[in-house]
Amino acid sequence: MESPNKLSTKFKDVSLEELRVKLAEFAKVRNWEKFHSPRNLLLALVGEVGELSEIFQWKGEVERGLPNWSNDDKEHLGEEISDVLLYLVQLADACGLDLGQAALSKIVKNAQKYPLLD
Ligand SMILES: Nc1ccn([C@H]2C[C@H](O)[C@@H](COP(=O)(O)OP(=O)(O)OP(=O)(O)O)O2)c(=O)n1
Repeated sequence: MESPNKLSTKFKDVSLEELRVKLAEFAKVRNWEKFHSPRNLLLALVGEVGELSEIFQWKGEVERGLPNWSNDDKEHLGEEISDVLLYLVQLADACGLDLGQAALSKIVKNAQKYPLLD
């Protein structure tokens, strides 16, 4: 099926559960679980959203697909966007929430709220 945004971007098929397990192990072996309270993870997440925002700050509007960005800039973007995802996964885990299920349920709810008009 054609991507709705006409770009050919594809995601590697990594599950949220795989990320959750890897991150839980990463924190466990470093004895960092005591720092990973929901509040601390939320603050860390917001900090990373700030770092992600900085990449776009002052650039003006940018084209979808970022055709004019250097590989270095795209690599930096990949790192910061990943930091946001990784803290989000850890936050959901620390809250005892199934993030994948919650996101799928929310997409269904969104479709009901915003039905197709023809
Ligand atoms: N207590 C911690 C510290 C880090 N990380 C992980 C999640 C993020 O993916 C990444 C964040 O690491 P840094 O705080 O070093 O942030 P940056 O990678 O953005 O580095 P910098 O802020 O120097 O650009 O490491 C984590 O899970 N728990």
